[in-house]
Amino acid sequence: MTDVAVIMGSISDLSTMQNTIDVLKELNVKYSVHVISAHRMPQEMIDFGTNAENAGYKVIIAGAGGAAHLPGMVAATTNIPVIGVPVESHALKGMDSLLSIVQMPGGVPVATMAIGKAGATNAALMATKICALNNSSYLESLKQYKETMRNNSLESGKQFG
Ligand SMILES: Nc1c(C(=O)O)ncn1[C@@H]1O[C@H](COP(=O)(O)O)[C@@H](O)[C@H]1O
Repeated sequence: MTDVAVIMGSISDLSTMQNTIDVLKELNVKYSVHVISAHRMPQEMIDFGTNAENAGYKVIIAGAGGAAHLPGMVAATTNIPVIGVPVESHALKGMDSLLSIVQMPGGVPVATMAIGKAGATNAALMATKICALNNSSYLESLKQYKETMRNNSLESGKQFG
């Protein structure tokens, strides 16, 4: 059983979504990765969303760029929380992705992260925080992550005396 499903609209999103995967790995979260497109494979997208609960996922992280309908459309098919990652597009620098994901109609929420790699990182942390509500080892991983981040920040300033 995996707790977090990471989905992306295209394999070209992987350079962004790899940040999500890396953090989930670092936190020892059970995850799986899938390429699913609402536009290019609508039936598979609906099947994935409607089966997500049975598959045991607690959270879905969905990354997409441009006309980024994937997070919202998956959210429409499931009650599992969906975290959206706006992938930075070439044409509009991810503003298109951000607005497509964040401007959901009332009734169908998608928790939208920042554009690009920071958003992908935060999606993994947010998903882990949700799972950690019922998982003490994930909570421990999150505490460790915070401590490491703090130490790295402290260390980085030391060169200035
Ligand atoms: N936004 C979506 C969806 C969707 O929302 O269903 N499917 C693919 N895409 C996006 O199209 C961009 C270009 O994809 P290609 O590089 O494959 O042409 C990607 O950022 C992907 O997320």
